[in-house]
Amino acid sequence: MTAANPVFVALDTTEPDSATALARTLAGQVGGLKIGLEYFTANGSHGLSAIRETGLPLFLDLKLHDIPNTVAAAMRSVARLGVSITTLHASGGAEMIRAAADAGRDSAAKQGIAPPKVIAVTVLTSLDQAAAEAVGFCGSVADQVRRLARLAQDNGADGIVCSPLEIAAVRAECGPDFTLVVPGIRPAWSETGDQKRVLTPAEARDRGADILVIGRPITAAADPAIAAGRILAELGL
Ligand SMILES: O=c1ccn([C@@H]2O[C@H](COP(=O)(O)O)[C@@H](O)[C@H]2O)c(=O)[nH]1
Repeated sequence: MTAANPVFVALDTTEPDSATALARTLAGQVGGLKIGLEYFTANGSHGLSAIRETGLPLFLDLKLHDIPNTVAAAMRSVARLGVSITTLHASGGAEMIRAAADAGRDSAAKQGIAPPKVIAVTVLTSLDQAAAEAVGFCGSVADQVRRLARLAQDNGADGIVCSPLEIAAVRAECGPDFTLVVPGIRPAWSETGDQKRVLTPAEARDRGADILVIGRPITAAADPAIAAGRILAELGL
């Protein structure tokens, strides 16, 4: 699954007015909008209304991680919001992933709406090898990502989040139909910031990413529309 326009912009702000203004400015350029913890904890589901008016697919990136019963209950509520994509942490384990995926589909079916794609975060793109080992991950980051991707796929997730550096390993493990959502995207002209495992938009797309999650290179630019335009030009879009 590769979207015609794979760029989802991360609207990482607490301010509804800023998020809505950015969403409107970029609506003709990007393929979707990502709302994360920063925005959702400040504004709740009410904060989605104005952003939804752009008509773009919404990606609600809550990275759920708790016991299966709790995550399944949260996923039921997320599925009622009508978002296209949502996330949980693969390291929550097989039972948690399965419970959440089943709950999301069941809840959406009861509403008569499409379920969100359930996407499992593997190893955060802000972790390098040393930081991954410090939290107890074994072997190379690529091996850990591949292991968690297998666990996610075997337990009903629709795809995973990985960095651009692990795309080939996950494709080999999970095949062409598993959705790969890829942050850690940095154009050559942008700052890396806290991201550790990065490639450019074109490199990530060419390696097989389905969705490119891009935040600050666009949103922190002096002119976000110009920055988005540069990225689209690099992607040949
Ligand atoms: O491993 C992960 C999982 C999620 N993210 C999210 O993606 C964006 C990236 O924003 P940038 O400003 O382009 O760094 C952000 O919302 C993260 O929460 C991630 O970076 N890595």
